[in-house]
Amino acid sequence: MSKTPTISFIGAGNMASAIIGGMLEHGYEADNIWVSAPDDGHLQSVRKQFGVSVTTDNRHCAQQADMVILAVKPQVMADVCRDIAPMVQNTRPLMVSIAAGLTAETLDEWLGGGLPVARVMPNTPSLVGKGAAGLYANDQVSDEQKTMVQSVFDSIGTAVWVEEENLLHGVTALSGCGPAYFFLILEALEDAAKNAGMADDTARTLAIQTMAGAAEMAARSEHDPAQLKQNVMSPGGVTERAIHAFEDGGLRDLIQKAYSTAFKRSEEMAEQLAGKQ
Ligand SMILES: NC(=O)C1=CN([C@@H]2O[C@H](COP(=O)(O)OP(=O)(O)OC[C@H]3O[C@@H](n4cnc5c(N)ncnc54)[C@H](O)[C@@H]3O)[C@@H](O)[C@H]2O)C=CC1
Ligand SMILES: O=C(O)[C@@H]1CCC=N1
Repeated sequence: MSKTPTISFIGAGNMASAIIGGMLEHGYEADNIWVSAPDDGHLQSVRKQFGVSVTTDNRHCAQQADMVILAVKPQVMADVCRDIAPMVQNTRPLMVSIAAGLTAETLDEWLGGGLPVARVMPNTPSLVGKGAAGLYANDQVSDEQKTMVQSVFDSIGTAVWVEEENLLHGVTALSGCGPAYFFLILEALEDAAKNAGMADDTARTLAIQTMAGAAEMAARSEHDPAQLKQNVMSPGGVTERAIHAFEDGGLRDLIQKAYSTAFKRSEEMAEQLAGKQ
């Protein structure tokens, strides 16, 4: 296999764009990337933005590939897989699904059976090389194929293998969905500062830099987040009041509840979609 494998994406939306954008920034070449989707804004946008090869024919797209990344919504996955099944049963590329919930077994069944299937739960910061992804592979995936998929997701952030497929529900609820949680906090913090009279652009700049700085510091520090938090809280000072307001308002319980809800939804989608014939 060539050093840079040919990688085909089926689906050209938010997550496919984030992965492709990150890959091109980190050593992969547009010449080795194919994308298929209905002829809509998404497909034209990836063609213009990234210069990759595009087609509206999923089978043609899959035929080019050493690795096919299935990047459509879970609800259309069955139709997409059944359509490309005859093709991929012939060419036997590594099939990689990034869909929430859907199990490798269900995907393999839709693809005609016996194929190497990996699952990845990525996230949108892949676009800027700061992705966090959980990876799982079925027994048909070779070591070489594992290296191939890991290389892609290492190139756009951090990739971690999970031993058991069920653990991907937790990855989904943490890092798959997680960017949205932090964007919500950014929105709310910005709003609070603006409500107190701060200019819009100042509020955004300071909120984003603070989140990025805190994340970078947590990543580099020998201390855990609890200690880093404590270091900001001067006794009797300002931060302490805000942290008490968060604790008294039940923020921890709320985060636990949000996480559990996401986790359950991922499990529920796996069950519902496995039953889709
Ligand atoms: N958005 C996110 O942050 C994350 C999404 N995912 C997973 O990624 C997958 C895609 O999600 P998004 O990119 O957010 O969705 P999206 O709606 O932005 O993109 C879906 C793409 O699929 C295309 N499509 C629809 N029907 C098709 C068909 N029959 N053949 C080929 N392409 C078709 C659409 O035109 C669109 O380009 C989902 O399965 C989701 O669970 C996983 C992790 C994070
Ligand atoms: O919301 C979703 O279903 C997908 C999975 C993780 C992030 N987005």
